[in-house]
Amino acid sequence: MLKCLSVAGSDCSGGAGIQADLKAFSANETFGMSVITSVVAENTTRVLSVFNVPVEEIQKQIDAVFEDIHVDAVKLGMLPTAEIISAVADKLNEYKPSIIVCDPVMVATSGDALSEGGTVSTMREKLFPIVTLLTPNIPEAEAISGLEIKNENHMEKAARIIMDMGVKNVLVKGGHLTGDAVDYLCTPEGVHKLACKRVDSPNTHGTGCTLSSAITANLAHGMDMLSAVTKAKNYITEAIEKSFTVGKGHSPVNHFYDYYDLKGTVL
Ligand SMILES: Nc1ncnc2c1ncn2[C@@H]1O[C@H](COP(=O)(O)OP(=O)(O)O)[C@@H](O)[C@H]1O
Ligand SMILES: Cc1ncc(COP(=O)(O)O)c(N)n1
Repeated sequence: MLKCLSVAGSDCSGGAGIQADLKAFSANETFGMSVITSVVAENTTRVLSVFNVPVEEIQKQIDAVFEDIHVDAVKLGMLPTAEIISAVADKLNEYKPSIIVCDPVMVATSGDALSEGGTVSTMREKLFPIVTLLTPNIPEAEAISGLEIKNENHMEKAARIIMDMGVKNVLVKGGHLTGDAVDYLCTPEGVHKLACKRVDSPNTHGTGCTLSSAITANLAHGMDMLSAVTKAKNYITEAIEKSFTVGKGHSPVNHFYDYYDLKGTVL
């Protein structure tokens, strides 16, 4: 069994963060493990509070996993402060996992901040040189590239700017635009446009977490970058399409759509 580790925040309502990552790892046939960076009191409508785990406890969780278990791939989610980003990067440099997918989480679907301001420069300095793939959404790609993104041309341009910052592969996700759900993948081989139909649904809580974890699992399985992202994009589209209502706001996606129908009933 391939093993994937998520280093991310906890979403008590189960739709995003560590909880989404573990479900996506399982659904994509890998064994999931978690290092919790922050305990977020959140639900489908809002973030009530953010309680960051002390850096030493994050470091100890990473040590606990790596000293005992071979990790095939790592996914990075919410790294809320420059200090946490730096500490996690140092540990990754120590243990050198061969695959690192980084979702540079800044804001929740509800619009609430999940990261202190001013973390982009630390991310750029410490994480960009070591990550295999960076998966910013539109506001994150704007913050990183400094470019305002209003359309697909801007997405592609932002992806190229971020590649020039030394990231090996970049996926700029277009969930926040209108029209088809279009993402741009930039690899050393070139730029790939990945388009799926936009599902008319409010149930998008945890889409970014789920997509990046599915990609991580696919890369752990040995897929090349384009195949791993394409398969994960199809997975997230179907998981949104087959989502069921969990709360009063943006419900989560259906990670296990082979097992639960649109009402959440076991098939
Ligand atoms: N309504 C939707 N229908 C289909 N795909 C979507 C929809 N909303 C987002 N996506 C896709 O979900 C993935 C996550 O994107 P996005 O929502 O932009 O990330 P984040 O959750 O980090 O804000 C992307 O592949 C995006 O194209
Ligand atoms: C703990 C935590 N991490 C990340 C997200 C972002 O979720 P999304 O995938 O919807 O951008 C979240 N809402 N909570």
